[in-house]
Amino acid sequence: MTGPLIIVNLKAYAEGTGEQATRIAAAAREVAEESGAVIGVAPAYTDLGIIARDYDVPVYAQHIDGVTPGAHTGHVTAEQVRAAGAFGTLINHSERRLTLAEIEASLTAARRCGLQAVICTNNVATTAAAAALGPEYVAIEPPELIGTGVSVSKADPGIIERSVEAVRRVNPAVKVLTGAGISTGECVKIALGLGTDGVLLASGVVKAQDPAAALRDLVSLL
Ligand SMILES: O=C(CO)COP(=O)(O)O
Repeated sequence: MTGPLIIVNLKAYAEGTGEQATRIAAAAREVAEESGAVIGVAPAYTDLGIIARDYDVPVYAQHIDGVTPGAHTGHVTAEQVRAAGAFGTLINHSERRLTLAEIEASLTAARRCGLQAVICTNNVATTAAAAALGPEYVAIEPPELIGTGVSVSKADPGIIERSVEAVRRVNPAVKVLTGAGISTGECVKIALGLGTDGVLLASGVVKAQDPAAALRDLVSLL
């Protein structure tokens, strides 16, 4: 994949299964085709297989456990999401936080299965630690801005700059995403201008009346 990456995290917003995820996946595919942007979706596990099967978009799990297949009730393995068609996985989202040892174990599992790993972080120090582990991406999301509609690009551009700097210092091969409150093309443009490789967002698309229009706005200034 080339160019900036936009990942839409569907979290657990849907009350049921299927409908919302397929609508957003269809919009992601449509806007990606029109614009040439790379737009991935991170659906709930219950929707992952159907999205991967029926929609030509990169699909990310929202989390994987750092275990190998076996007696682990209530866990989800890298092997399972890979087999269901996932392309990658988020690890350590602020709403699904892990210890450093667990992050490393989940990353090892992702690597074992060829899943692209996006380690989410909440500040510059954890961004540097995550970069040291060498995932494909780290995604810095200040937790206090998540879901607020207040964009990290405008409210806290400094954390993006410092995170990009930290990653370049620790492991320049790692790419950087940012997120929290991202909802417009302007937010995306600012984030890219500060040195990131894309954005991770949720409510700006998931809660939009027209997800395709929201996605078109996001890619409008690329
Ligand atoms: O947590 C996020 C994406 O993973 C950001 O959520 P919002 O885009 O709703 O602020």
